[in-house]
Amino acid sequence: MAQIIDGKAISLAIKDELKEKAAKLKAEGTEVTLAVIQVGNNPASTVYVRNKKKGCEYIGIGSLSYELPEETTEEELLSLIRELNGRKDVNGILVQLPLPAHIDENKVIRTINPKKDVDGFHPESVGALCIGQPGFVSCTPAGVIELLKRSGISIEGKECVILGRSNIVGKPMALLMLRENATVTVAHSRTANLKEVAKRADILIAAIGKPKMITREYVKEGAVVIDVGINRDADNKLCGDVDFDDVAEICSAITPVPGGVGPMTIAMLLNNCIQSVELQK
Ligand SMILES: Nc1nc(=O)c2c([nH]1)NC[C@@H]1CN(c3ccc(C(=O)N[C@@H](CCC(=O)O)C(=O)O)cc3)C=[N+]21
Repeated sequence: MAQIIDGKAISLAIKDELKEKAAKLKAEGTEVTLAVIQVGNNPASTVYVRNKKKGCEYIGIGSLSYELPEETTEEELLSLIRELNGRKDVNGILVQLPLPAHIDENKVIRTINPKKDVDGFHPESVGALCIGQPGFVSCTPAGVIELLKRSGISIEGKECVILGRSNIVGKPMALLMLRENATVTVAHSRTANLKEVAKRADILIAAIGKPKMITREYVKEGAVVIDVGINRDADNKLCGDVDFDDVAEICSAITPVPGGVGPMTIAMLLNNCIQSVELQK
């Protein structure tokens, strides 16, 4: 049976470390504050935003929340971001995605001051990651790296296959794996012979958004399988992109959903908030 990587426990250990860092900063007179903006009331977003605020409370940093109505105009949102960009008492700005269709996400992301871009979504943050310069790293891929390291799984020299090429997971995941000296393949919906490509992986990372699509036919025996998916199955239960029960029988280590990558995303967001103090000096 595979090792089950406990993202919940690992994220808790990280949050406890961050709690100490936050206390140290406070003792030096530095208060850290995250501003979270939600537009509309997508129920999933409401749950995530609540978890982010709870995380802030847990580690002892401040959070400001802005719950804007669905009809908020793009210009109203941009002007709130500009105001927060200029506030000395706000260190991080997070605009919960997805946004309503009448608002241009790219424009919103570009408006956030890169020094406050704790999501790591700004083109300047992504560019910095690409060329190895300091900046915020997208929380979910950063969480995957931290999960592997803290589970004693080495990355250097390994064949890593990433399934999915989104701007917030697949692409930054590839850059981070490269930074850790893995050999990286990014596969996607148009990849020919997807199963064969996936089977090359020592470390397989699924970020495709298709519930339980990854069965053992995609997995080499003994591989490490990281499931970034968050989907609902036919019974409306939370599930990943990986068919956990099927794959767990042949892989060496696997992350569950829930309790795997999800909690790490929040831990890395909080880490970015603490790191923002350094970047803003
Ligand atoms: N600007 C922005 N930044 C984000 O980081 C962002 C976003 N928008 N939009 C939505 C996605 C999704 N996301 C998750 C965070 C935590 C869990 C998480 O904690 N999941 C728990 C369970 C949560 C549950 O029960 O629903 C787990 O997997 O164990 C999941 C998903 C952040 N996102």
